[in-house]
Amino acid sequence: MLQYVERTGRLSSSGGPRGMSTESKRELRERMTAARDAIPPKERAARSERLARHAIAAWEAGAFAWGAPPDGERPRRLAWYAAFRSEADAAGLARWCWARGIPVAAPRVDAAAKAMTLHDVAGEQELMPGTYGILEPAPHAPLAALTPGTLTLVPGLAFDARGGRLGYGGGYYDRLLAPHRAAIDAGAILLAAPAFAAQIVDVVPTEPHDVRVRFLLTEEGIIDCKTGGAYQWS
Ligand SMILES: Nc1nc2c(c(=O)[nH]1)N(C=O)[C@@H](CNc1ccc(C(=O)N[C@@H](CCC(=O)O)C(=O)O)cc1)CN2
Ligand SMILES: Nc1ncnc2c1ncn2[C@@H]1O[C@H](COP(=O)(O)OP(=O)(O)OP(=O)(O)O)[C@@H](O)[C@H]1O
Repeated sequence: MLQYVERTGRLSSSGGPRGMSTESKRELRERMTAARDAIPPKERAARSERLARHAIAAWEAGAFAWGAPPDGERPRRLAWYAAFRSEADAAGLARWCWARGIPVAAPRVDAAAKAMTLHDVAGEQELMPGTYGILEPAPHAPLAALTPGTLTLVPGLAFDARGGRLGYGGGYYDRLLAPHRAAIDAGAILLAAPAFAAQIVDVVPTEPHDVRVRFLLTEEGIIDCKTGGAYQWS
C-alpha cells in the first residue's frame, strides 16, 4: 500500500549548524561524508532495503509518472549506478526492474576525458571495478541513450527539499545531464536521488550548472521536490 503524507510530517531534514547559508560546499561535503560514514554498514543495508521498497511501491503506484497528466506513464527505463563508499544503495530497485524486463543502464567514467557514458546492463554480474573502484559496465557494453521515460538515479552527498544536490565535485552528472535539461524541465526525464534521510539538509549551495532532482528516495519515504508530496510504502 502507498500512503500520501503531508510533508510537515515525518520526513525530516537533518538541519545543520547555525549560519548554515555560510557553510561552504567543501564543509558540507565533509560534514555529510562523516554523517553517512557514521551509519553502521548493517544499518546502511537495512535502510537501503527500505529505500528500495518505498521506491518500488511509488513506481507501481504511478508516483514517477512522466509526460502530461492525466496520461502520465510509469517509467520505461532505469538509469542506475552501483553504490560505493557509504552511499545509499538502490540495487533493490535495479533488481526489481531486471526481474520485470525493464531496461537498466549504468554509468562508465572516462577520467581522462572527464566524461561519463551510460550503458545497458542485464544484471550485476556484468559490472566490473572501474575508475574510483566503482562497479561499472564493461567497455563493450552497448551505449544507452537517455530517452524520455527514463527514471534517472543521481548520486550525491547532500540534498535539500527543492532538489538541490551536492556531489563529489567531479561534475560528471551535471555534464551528462546538461544536454538533456529541456527534457528534464519538461518532466520527460525524471531525476531521483537515492539518499539516507540524514543527508537532507535545509539548503544545499547550488550554482547555475547544477541540475536539480525531482525526487528524493529515502528510507523514510519518497519526496516529490516539485509538489512537496511525500510517499511511504507500508
Ligand atoms: N556510486 C557512484 N557512482 C558514480 C558517481 C557517484 O557519485 N557515485 N559519480 C558521480 O559523479 C561518478 C564518479 N564520480 C566521482 C567523482 C569524484 C570522486 C572522488 O574520489 N573525489 C575525491 C575528491 C576529488 C577532488 O576534490 O579533487 C574524493 O571524494 O575524495 C569519486 C567519484 C560516476 N559514478
Ligand atoms: N554543464 C557543465 N559543463 C562543463 N563543466 C561543468 C558542467 N557542470 C559542471 N561542470 C564543472 O564540473 C565541476 C564540478 O561541479 P560540481 O561541484 O557541481 O560537481 P558535483 O555535482 O558535486 O559532482 P558530480 O556530478 O561528479 O557528483 C566544476 O568545475 C564545474 O565547472
